[in-house]
Amino acid sequence: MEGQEVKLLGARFSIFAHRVEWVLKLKGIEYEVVEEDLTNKSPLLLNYNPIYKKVPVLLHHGNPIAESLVIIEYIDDTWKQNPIFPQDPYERATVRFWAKFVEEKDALQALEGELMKGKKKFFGGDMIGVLDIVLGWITIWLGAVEEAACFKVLDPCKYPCIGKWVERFVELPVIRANSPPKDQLVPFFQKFRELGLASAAKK
Ligand SMILES: N[C@@H](CCC(=O)N[C@@H](CS)C(=O)NCC(=O)O)C(=O)O
Repeated sequence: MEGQEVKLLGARFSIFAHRVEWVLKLKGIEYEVVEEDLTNKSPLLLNYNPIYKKVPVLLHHGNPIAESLVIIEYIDDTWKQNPIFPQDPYERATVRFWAKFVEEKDALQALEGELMKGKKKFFGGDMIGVLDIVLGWITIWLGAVEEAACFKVLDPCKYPCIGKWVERFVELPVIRANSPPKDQLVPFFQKFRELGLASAAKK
């Protein structure tokens, strides 16, 4: 591993790893992905993320950084091109607040209000920012989960601004080129669901 500048321990369908990849791509940083089998975690992952034992982990000159939001902020601080955090400290704090909020809560209603209030194209303004990246999972992953589980959460009639945001987000070349196809995600989540149902039936 030594000597390689940027490596990403990731997993094919991990939204958290994809967030990091989107930011690396947006900034034009060269990197190598090391694919993890999460059913049989490698000594490398256990060694570099001994606390959570999860992907993603970014290795920069061999130094490990874990947790997608921490990694994204590190990347933004280290490579200044195409910033995804605002420069102003107050705006940075506000964006961090929202990023934490959407990580922890079902935030669709509040986010709809934010988009409507600012009449913004993206949460970051004309270009995507960290909040767009954090929310990116609802564009493809949520749709796949909805299809696999036969339910609907993101109703574009109820959340029209978010609906438009999703359309714009998935059209961005960097997102389109670096996201798993939905037709691969749906069977993945279907299998996940079947395993969950089977283990619940045994209890
Ligand atoms: N809070 C973490 C979440 C990372 C996470 O949940 N990663 C999943 C893959 S999507 C994982 O590695 N799961 C393995 C496990 O839970 O053992 C982040 O933002 O990076």
